[in-house]
Amino acid sequence: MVDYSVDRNLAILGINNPPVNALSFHVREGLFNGIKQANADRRVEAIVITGKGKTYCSGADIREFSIPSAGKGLVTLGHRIEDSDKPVISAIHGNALGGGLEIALFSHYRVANKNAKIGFPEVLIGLLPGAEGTIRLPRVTGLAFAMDAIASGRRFDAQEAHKHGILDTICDGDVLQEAKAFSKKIIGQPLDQRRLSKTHVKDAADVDIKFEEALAQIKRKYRGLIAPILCLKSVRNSAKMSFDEAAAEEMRLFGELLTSSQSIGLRYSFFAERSAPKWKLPCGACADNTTPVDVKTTGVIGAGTMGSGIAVCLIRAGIPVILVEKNQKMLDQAIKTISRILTGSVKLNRMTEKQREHSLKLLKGASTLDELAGVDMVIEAVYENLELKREIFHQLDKICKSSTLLCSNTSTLDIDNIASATQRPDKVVGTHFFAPAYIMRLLENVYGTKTSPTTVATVMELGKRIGKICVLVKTCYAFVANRTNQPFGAEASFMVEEGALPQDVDTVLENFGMPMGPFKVSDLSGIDVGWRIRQEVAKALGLKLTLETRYRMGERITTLADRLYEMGRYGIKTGKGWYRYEPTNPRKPIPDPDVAKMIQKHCMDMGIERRNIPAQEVIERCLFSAINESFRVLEQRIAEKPEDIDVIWQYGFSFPRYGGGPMFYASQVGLKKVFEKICIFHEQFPYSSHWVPSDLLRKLASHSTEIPMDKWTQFISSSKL
Ligand SMILES: CC(C)(COP(=O)(O)OP(=O)(O)OC[C@H]1O[C@@H](n2cnc3c(N)ncnc32)[C@H](O)[C@@H]1OP(=O)(O)O)[C@@H](O)C(=O)NCCC(=O)NCCSC(=O)C[C@@H](O)CCCCCCCCCCCCC(=O)O
Ligand SMILES: NC(=O)c1ccc[n+]([C@@H]2O[C@H](COP(=O)([O-])OP(=O)(O)OC[C@H]3O[C@@H](n4cnc5c(N)ncnc54)[C@H](O)[C@@H]3O)[C@@H](O)[C@H]2O)c1
Repeated sequence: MVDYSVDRNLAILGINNPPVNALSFHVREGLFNGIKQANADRRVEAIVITGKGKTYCSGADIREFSIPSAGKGLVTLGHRIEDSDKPVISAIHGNALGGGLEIALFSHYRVANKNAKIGFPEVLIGLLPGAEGTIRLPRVTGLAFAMDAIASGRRFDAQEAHKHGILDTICDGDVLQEAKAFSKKIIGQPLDQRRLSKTHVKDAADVDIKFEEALAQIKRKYRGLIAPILCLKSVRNSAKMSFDEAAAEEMRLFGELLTSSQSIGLRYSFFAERSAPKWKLPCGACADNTTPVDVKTTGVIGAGTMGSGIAVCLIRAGIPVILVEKNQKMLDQAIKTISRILTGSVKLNRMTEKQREHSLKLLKGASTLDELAGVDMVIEAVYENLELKREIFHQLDKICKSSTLLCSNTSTLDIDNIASATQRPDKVVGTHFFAPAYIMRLLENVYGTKTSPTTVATVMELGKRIGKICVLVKTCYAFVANRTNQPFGAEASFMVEEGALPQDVDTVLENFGMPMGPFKVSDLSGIDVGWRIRQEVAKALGLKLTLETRYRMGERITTLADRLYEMGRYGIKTGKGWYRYEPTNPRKPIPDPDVAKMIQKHCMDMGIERRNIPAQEVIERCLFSAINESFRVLEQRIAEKPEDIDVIWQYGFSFPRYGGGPMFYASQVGLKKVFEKICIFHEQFPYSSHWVPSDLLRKLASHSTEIPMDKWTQFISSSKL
């Protein structure tokens, strides 16, 4: 875990704990013993701590945080480093993050390669740098930088670290050689001023002003999060208390955060996000044993909302796109839109003007599918119409070279059905982007019965290349995202019918942590869009739609949204929807008494008695209905693991990261309680099939002890449902 070697007068302690040199128990032990050994070794005049592999050290081992007080040894190790009689130099060539940066700050000197990345990302997992990071950094950089760096968790480069005094020197080449050269200058120098615990915060006098400024900013930026606030408080302590008092208080705050539900949720999310790309198919093929094919050129069909957004994602990543659109006006419009989006990226410093120009050169408009003969992958994004998509896939199968992968951006339709229109069902797959595709990070890849592992590997790899978080799911109506979200939205609307107002439901869910309630989302995406989908479904089923009904095919429905449509209230685009919008501030939703009147009249006409709906009921009905559907998705193996569903909710619907996602939320509430409540709602609302309790949930809840989340999937395979 730590390689000890001596090179002339230097002891080299090389942290060797792949993949990221986390400070697990044996690393801490190795460093502690290494410092001791080097101090006892008469040949050694200075000690260099370095990292093997790509990383210097990525910080504490996050998995160890579930072991009580496991991190404590890091502070003891740090003190051993600082107290060393021989100078300790941290030689940083890659990431020095969290506890890794703390090790560097316990060291007397720090040298780095110019490509090193440095930071305190603890706040991103709901913690603070608890091994004296909040007390030491301000002593080096001053308060303003320390407050910003620690409370934001941002990574910064070696140049910035050098500018703020964190690094003593930076180099172009081999950092170990630099450390060796550097050691010659400092061997024999007194160490006391290099021990940060013996120094002071230089701008301590300004602490209250800086704290208040930073706090106001943090509260605006990270609404509802505790860790950024405690990070700031701990940095403030560094200037107001003695070193030892501030360090003791830091440890107390760290302990408070460690057991907070926010940190537990954020740590879960950290690993869930990393588990999502590790896909597996029922045949045994998986990410580790399948090689993707190289995608050099692509085609996108349909230059509407989604097609243009997908094209942006591809060209921005340097992948050429032929954008096929049957309507020349739409195509011209799309090319203008794409250019405008890229200009926006330049303004936000996300790309340079040169990169924008290069990206635009990769885009070519076309009007016929014939142009796609030679591309490696096609992503179809035409209207959500099965017959149209089947026809397009049938034609593509004839036009494209035999190796071309054919992908559909359908949000609901069966991939097997689309694939059956071709002679290459193994190369047909769903690539479900979310709107706006150039912003939303989720890519829900959907495999059909005949989709080959290579095809899956290729779309997962492409997603990663274009910066998406990819989750693989099996085909079914609406897949995982829209299928599990549907009951959430339906319950929100039912509660408005039963007594709440749209703004009441939105406020409760926003207080829960959703950035926007479902009615604001609906106004944003367009009430006409949902209306059109309902019309399509009705047409396909041969149904005649009416506003004066509460049931359709034995299912409870509400026609409130259709009434808004009839009133010409399509949402933000018409200045009126569930809310109203002033021309002076066209994106700010204002509750509208006209909507309240419409709802009341609707209820009167339909004989619905309105009542007060408590906040707890709003949360339970929206979330538990989504959770029940999620368990069904899991038991049908549509999703491979609960983490996949949670990642979908985080990146597709902005579920608060600290809340984990619906599955994690269920695990925290307790499956027994969730199941019991679902049974009660099922009795109360017998005409909503989303309340029929999932068999998997029933089984898990019937166990005398709570089954941990990582065992749920084992339970499915070992049980006969
Ligand atoms: C490092 C990265 C930037 C690398 O990114 P990359 O994309 O290359 O790779 P991946 O992200 O895919 O990661 C690869 C692999 O590694 C796993 N992993 C990464 N980092 C860690 C980690 N820190 N620990 C464990 N595992 C890690 C990752 O999960 C992948 O594996 P998998 O199997 O899932 O595929 C990037 O990974 C990254 O950003 N990592 C996180 C870096 C980070 O957050 N660092 C900070 C960690 S927290 C910390 O350091 C805390 C310290 O400040 C202080 C701790 C001690 C405090 C002591 C206080 C006393 C205790 C008081 C208790 C009081 C209560 C009481 O009284 O008892
Ligand atoms: N809009 C969303 O929020 C969203 C989100 C995820 C997925 N989707 C899915 O993406 C697909 C596209 O949705 P959209 O919102 O971008 O639709 P859209 O109406 O904005 O665009 C569809 C485009 O396809 C073009 N088109 C139709 N037939 C064509 C053909 N034969 N050849 C070439 N072009 C043709 C149309 O002219 C139109 O420009 C749908 O399957 C939809 O379900 C939409």
